Amino acid sequence: MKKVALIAGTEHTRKTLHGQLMGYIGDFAQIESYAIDEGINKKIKADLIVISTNLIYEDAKNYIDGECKIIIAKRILNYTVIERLLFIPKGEKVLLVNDCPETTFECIDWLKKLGLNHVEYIPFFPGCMLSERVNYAITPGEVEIVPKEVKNIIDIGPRLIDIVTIAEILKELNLYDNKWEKITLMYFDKIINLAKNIAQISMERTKAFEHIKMVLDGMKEGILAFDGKGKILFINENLKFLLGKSGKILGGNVKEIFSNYKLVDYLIGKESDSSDIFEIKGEKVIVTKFWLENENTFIATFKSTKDIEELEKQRKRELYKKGYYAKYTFDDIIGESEALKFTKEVARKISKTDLTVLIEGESGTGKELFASAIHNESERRNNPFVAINFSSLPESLAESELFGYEEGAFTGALKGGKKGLFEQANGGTIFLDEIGDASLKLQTKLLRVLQEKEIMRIGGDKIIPIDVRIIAATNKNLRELVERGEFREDLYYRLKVMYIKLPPLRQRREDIKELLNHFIANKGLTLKIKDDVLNWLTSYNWPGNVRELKNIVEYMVAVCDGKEICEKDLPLDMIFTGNNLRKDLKIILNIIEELNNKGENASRRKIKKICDDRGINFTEQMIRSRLKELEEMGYLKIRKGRGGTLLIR
Ligand SMILES: Nc1ncnc2c1ncn2[C@@H]1O[C@H](COP(=O)(O)OP(=O)(O)OP(=O)(O)O)[C@@H](O)[C@H]1O
Repeated sequence: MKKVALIAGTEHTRKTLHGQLMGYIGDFAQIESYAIDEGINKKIKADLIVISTNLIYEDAKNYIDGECKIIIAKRILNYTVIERLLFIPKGEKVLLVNDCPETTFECIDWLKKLGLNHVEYIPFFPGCMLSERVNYAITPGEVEIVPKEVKNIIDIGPRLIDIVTIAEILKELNLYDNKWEKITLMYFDKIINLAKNIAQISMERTKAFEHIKMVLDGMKEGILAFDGKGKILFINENLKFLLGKSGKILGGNVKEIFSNYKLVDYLIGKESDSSDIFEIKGEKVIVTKFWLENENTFIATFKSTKDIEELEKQRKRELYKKGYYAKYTFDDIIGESEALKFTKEVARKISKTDLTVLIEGESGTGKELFASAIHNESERRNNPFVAINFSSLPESLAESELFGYEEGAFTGALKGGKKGLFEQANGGTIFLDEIGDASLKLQTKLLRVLQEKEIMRIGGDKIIPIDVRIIAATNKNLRELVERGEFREDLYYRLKVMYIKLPPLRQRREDIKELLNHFIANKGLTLKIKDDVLNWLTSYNWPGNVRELKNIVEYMVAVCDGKEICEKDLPLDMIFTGNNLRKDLKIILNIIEELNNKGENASRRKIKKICDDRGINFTEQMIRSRLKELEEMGYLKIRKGRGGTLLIR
């Protein structure tokens, strides 16, 4: 038996090629093999020496004894692994990892020569740095060098000795005539199997393509794909219908199917990722175009504006159902005072930006009204407006409300998890009302959202990017809260990018009359307000601002039984706290109320005693004259005898 010695560079290659040679000539020749990187400590003598690659030829010569016949093997990629490479998505960036630059570039060359150029190869060898995210790596056995971040590693193993070298070996061993046929059959059998598999894949792809075509044909939009020269590669049924075209369109040019030359210019123009409106057969259509660089293809979608309006309406209906809409616009903000007009003007300007806003103002001054108007005037108006009030929400709930949770995040968590308000508000505005009441823990989380523009659900590990404008409001002095360490300073400045301070009603008394008439008219009534009542209401301090005014209108309208609101229609508690009643009269009224509430008569004597007890210096005469005054004003009724005084409202 003739002796064949194989010399390979690495142990890995030695083992693979040894196995391959055994398969072909193991029955007719004695095969021994050596790997240089394992060390060779003897002179090799054989009838034939096969060296695995010319890269190690010089090295290998040192171990060869005398004048042996040497063949330097030509090697080829193992065909059986090609199949796996075909499954890498088209255009994907792929690391080609090998032990040195030469072998790496050589390997890329073979793969390209084999027609595997549907991916973009990035050479990688020891000393290289990975500077971008890559999902696939191909390596001929150098798995340890592949960077850890790469998820899919395809080890194509060492290249095998190609059929031409096998023929040379057979000739050297005088086995060619007998064995060649059998060996080529073995070799081609593998290739035929590969071809079969590729045919199978391509059949599946055709099926998948037909399926996708059915989906695209069923879509409401028109879809067109064409190359840089305008040659049509795909058109769906809907677009054919819109154009009134049938028959063969594929392979034609966009110029032939559209009569609107502006549209043709737009389609074949270089601009990508853009939208415009064109008229097709009398119908307004929004055309959106984008460029698929790797495919050298433009995709254009055609959507009728009627469909878009319908879609918008449907979207709005859904937002209304969920309550995620803004009720007010700037027209709903009543008042012509300079202070309010100025604030409205600033707010209008702010609504044209997409910046975070902080609205400060006492309770009832219209903070939610302004937030709502800003949203409705902004670019986000057709998207959700979601409000959350921190004063009425326990901390534990606030977090899950805002960020949502994954299934099983805590006991009681809903199956399938739940979207939080930030996710619900995506594309729109979130209104964080009474932000001063948010806990420090929540403040930290909100700060992260403002900084990173992303959230993570409770119990989740996925980062969800969000596109939400934030409007925060407070009736507290946030600056003071910051100084007391109750509010994060960094969050304060992140929120106060834009700032609106709403003036309290007492600082814009000019608005009171208009507001009163507005709220009365809103009830569908035409009641007048008596001058003295209007004076009284105008001089009142309005601690509850417009909300209080609105409530008082409700009250007055309900109790008024004439055509005019008069003093008796004012709520009593308001009069007590009102500032138009003289202080001495207020004291007397308060005492009468206390006595009446206890079921006691409010006689002058009793009133005098209480005054004395409280160190109020009223004589009986003084009390009598004030009671008379109050009776004339309609506050009370003085009864004769022991009946005492009774409050009548
Ligand atoms: N300028 C205004 N014109 C018309 N209505 C107003 C005006 N200001 C406030 N309102 C009405 O007053 C009520 C209270 O307003 P809103 O809820 O916006 O106040 P707020 O400042 O957010 O109050 P809070 O701090 O208590 O939450 C609402 O019914 C609102 O419609």
